[in-house]
Amino acid sequence: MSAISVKNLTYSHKPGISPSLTDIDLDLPPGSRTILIGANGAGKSTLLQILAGKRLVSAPGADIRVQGKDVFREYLHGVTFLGTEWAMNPVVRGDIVVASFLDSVGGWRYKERRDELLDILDVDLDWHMHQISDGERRRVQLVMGLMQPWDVLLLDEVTVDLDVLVRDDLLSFLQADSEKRNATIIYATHIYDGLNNFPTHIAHMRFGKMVTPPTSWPPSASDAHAVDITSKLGPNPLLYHTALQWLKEDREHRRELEAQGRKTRGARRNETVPSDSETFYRKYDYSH
Ligand SMILES: Nc1ncnc2c1ncn2[C@@H]1O[C@H](COP(=O)(O)OP(=O)(O)OP(=O)(O)O)[C@@H](O)[C@H]1O
Repeated sequence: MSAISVKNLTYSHKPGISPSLTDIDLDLPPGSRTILIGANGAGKSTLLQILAGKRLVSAPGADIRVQGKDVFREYLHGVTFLGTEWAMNPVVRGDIVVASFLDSVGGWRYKERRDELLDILDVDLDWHMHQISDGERRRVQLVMGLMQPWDVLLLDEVTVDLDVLVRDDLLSFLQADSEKRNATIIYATHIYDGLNNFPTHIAHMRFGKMVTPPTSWPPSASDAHAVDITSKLGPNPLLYHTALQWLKEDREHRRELEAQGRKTRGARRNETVPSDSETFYRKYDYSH
């Protein structure tokens, strides 16, 4: 059985707007660790939220299963989603001590993992949640979110405000945990440093499409998409260089679309600037 299986997924955040995900098909084996690579707005978070059952997909023909279960109709046991929105939640900014906070969310049930994570993430149990930095609050979130063993872990850019040492230790923990328990991870990130040995697969999203489906990492000669990577970057590419190559291809693709009439981004240097006194200041304001 696949750990994660997606068929025919097309999704719009609102009716009438263009889809954020189009024709996504995915099939990930248990124990795999996939890094999702894509520019801002490529659809990574939307996909992870759907896999976590946080967004309802109504498109006929779509079939989204995690651990064999339909994410919208069945209870997803053993699936953990950790995203960035948590840090905005007023509850985790209240005047509560970390030790009490972790107890209140059931930390005593998973003492061994909780204590291992407290060490790895270098968390002080006496911290007050309303008096700590964003990175410290993130570390508490990670202890809370990871202490219960998961079969599938969906991570949306949660290591962004960790210092590199803590991030490195955390990635080692996640990799060892996934290997030990044959647990599956999908991780969307823009930070590729230090990540080279982490994934078993990498995937590339562009404008809501999966342009390179999960592909073996390090690249394997038996995988056509991996061969495409090595033909461009040589036999042992770094993840960082692979991501850079894909993002450059994305930009080229976007420029081709813009040349064909797609709305452009960036500064509007070619616009006619009004020069009379009445409209002088408008040139500083793109909203006019
Ligand atoms: N709540 C929303 N309503 C309407 N459109 C949305 C909403 N959330 C995201 N989108 C659009 O969906 C597309 C995909 O967004 P998504 O957040 O999934 O991208 P992402 O790859 O995770 O980007 P990033 O790397 O910046 O986190 C974008 O075009 C975005 O503008």
